[in-house]
Amino acid sequence: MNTVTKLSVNINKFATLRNSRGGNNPDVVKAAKDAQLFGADGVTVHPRPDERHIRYSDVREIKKIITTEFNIEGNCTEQKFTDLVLETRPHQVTLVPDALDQLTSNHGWNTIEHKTYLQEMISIFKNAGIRVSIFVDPVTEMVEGAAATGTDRIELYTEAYAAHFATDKHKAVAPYVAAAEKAKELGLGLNAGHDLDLDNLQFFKQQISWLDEVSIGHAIVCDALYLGFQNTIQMYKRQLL
Ligand SMILES: CC(=O)[C@@H](O)[C@H](O)COP(=O)(O)O
Ligand SMILES: NCC(=O)COP(=O)(O)O
Repeated sequence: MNTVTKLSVNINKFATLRNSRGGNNPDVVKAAKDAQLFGADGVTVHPRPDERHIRYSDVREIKKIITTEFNIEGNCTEQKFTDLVLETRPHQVTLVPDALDQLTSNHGWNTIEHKTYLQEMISIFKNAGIRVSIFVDPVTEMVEGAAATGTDRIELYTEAYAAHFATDKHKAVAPYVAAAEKAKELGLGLNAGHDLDLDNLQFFKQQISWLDEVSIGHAIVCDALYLGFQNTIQMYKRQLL
């Protein structure tokens, strides 16, 4: 089975650059429009409570121009985040267990310990017609735990894969293949993200052909500085064929 894997472009880094100077350059709404125009299958944002990247007001503006798939990531333990998601009703919410002041996401949910909490939150979003994905490490017990929460999908946290890719890509991907097989067996949809790039993306997709979606931000924005945003998006899309 070779699933068409969607590329959702995370535009948080556009906001980080904008926020470094005040003003509205680069314009994150334009970035979302252009990402779609240039071939992205979706747009991802990850508002954090301190709004140091994407702001809550950005999310409301971006929602208005979405023509593809809108994915909002964040921690639902923050009431402000849950309210924003229920107000803006994206196609997908990805629940990520980030601490308040975390530099970037660095772990998935303990789906066994937080099963009851996740069940409650997931049903709130699903009742509002929003698909739910939860961020998990590539550990089969955590995938089994995820299935018990009622989530539609999981997003595999790919930092460890990316970090070890250059040393031994087969060893690096092995736990992800096992986790992805477990997800497939349990009927869960499958997303992946964090530190995926032009070096490591194609191999990941080749090993896990049934991947539904990847969300990529940091590397796309870095590559776009040299290659241009349109060209970069097309290059990433080709890795997923
Ligand atoms: C869940 C995940 O891995 C990404 O959303 C990551 O947190 C990127 O967000 P930043 O670019 O704001 O670090
Ligand atoms: N969910 C992962 C994401 O949105 C982007 O992560 P990164 O490519 O910025 O590391």
